[in-house]
Amino acid sequence: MSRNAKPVRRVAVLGAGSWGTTFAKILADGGSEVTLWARRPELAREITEVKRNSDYLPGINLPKTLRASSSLAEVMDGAEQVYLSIPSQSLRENLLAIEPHLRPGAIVVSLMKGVEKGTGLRMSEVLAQELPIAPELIAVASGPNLALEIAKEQPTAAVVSSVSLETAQAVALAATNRYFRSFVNTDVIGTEFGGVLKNLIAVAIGIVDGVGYGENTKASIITRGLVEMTDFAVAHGAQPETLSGLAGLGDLIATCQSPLSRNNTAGRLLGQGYSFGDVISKMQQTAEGLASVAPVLELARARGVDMPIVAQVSQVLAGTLNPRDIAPHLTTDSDEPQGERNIDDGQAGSGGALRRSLKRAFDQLRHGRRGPSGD
Ligand SMILES: NC(=O)C1=CN([C@@H]2O[C@H](COP(=O)(O)OP(=O)(O)OC[C@H]3O[C@@H](n4cnc5c(N)ncnc54)[C@H](O)[C@@H]3O)[C@@H](O)[C@H]2O)C=CC1
Ligand SMILES: O=C(CO)COP(=O)(O)O
Repeated sequence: MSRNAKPVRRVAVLGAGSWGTTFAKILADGGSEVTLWARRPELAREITEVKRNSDYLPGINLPKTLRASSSLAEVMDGAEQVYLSIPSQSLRENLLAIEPHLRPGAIVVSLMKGVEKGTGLRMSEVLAQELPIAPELIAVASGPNLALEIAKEQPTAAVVSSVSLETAQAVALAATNRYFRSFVNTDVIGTEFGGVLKNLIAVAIGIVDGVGYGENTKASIITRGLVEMTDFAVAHGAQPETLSGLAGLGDLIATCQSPLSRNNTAGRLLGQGYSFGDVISKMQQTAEGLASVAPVLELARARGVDMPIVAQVSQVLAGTLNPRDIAPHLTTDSDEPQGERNIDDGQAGSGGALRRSLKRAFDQLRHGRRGPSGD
């Protein structure tokens, strides 16, 4: 379908923080009729009447067509697509209130980048458990998507994933406009875990920034971090190429580089010597990585995946590792030289998976086999 032929959809976005509000703008600027759910009536009024969300997106003018309400019933009335952008740890309790208002056949899209503490479930898995809908109606969106940059309409891409390609395409069509392009894939596991795991590496990068280390240390951690991300995700059933796409490497670069990242900011405070408790009280927005460290390490242990950088982040959070000691060379008890695994050798394991995936990506680029709609 051509972009000019886009049907106007009625969509709901739940969560009027920085990402929910920005995604509501993306959808409204893409031609959808959007209503945003804000918990606080005064924020809903500000968005509807003044077209501003001064707490989360200062200085940004929101689309004239965007409306907000603190009533879930009002926001979800007739919504064909429902986007969720609240802290991951609060999803399950919120779904109880959301479910009665869900229109039959509606697509539900997670914009969140966390795993649930206690269960280790991805957000799409929590949706599948709590909502009476088919897996084909669940999608996730992820990518290098720092909210404030997108709210300023800086050109950006993301990937929408669903086990149903048709669902992913319907969401990607709605979530594409002149400054935002959504690609599609069907690797929900890889797309979701990419977003979760890059947060943990961004905390590590923040820590070394806070300590005062430079670019070599950060590049080493980013590169080894991508190996850990790929190892973990592939062990859980992801396609390795997803981790070298927008939802993996793309988001890793954006989040590790930017002071706008809350995960990066939380790490920097830890590196400067603040305790975990101090960091929590200083953070005014959601830093998902802090809550995801423990469940990710539990999942890694269960699958026998080695995640030395994430383990070091966990130790810094617990106060048992001096931030100055976080480094890729501490990832082994032995001084014996090891194979880098990801590019240089052919050892088994998902380091090999990353190597194969990069080779495949290069081959595809060389032979021009990448279509415009695949990530
Ligand atoms: N901000 C960003 O650049 C991006 C954020 N994300 C993801 O989007 C999700 C939401 O993050 P942000 O909007 O950035 O967070 P935020 O901290 O800016 O906003 C969170 C929103 O959730 C609401 N909220 C807080 N506790 C709640 C609860 N118990 N029940 C219902 N609502 C609650 C808050 O009132 C606020 O509206 C996270 O999973 C994050 O990883 C994904 C891509 C980009
Ligand atoms: O997910 C994000 C960018 O893609 C936002 O990162 P932070 O949650 O660290 O701000």
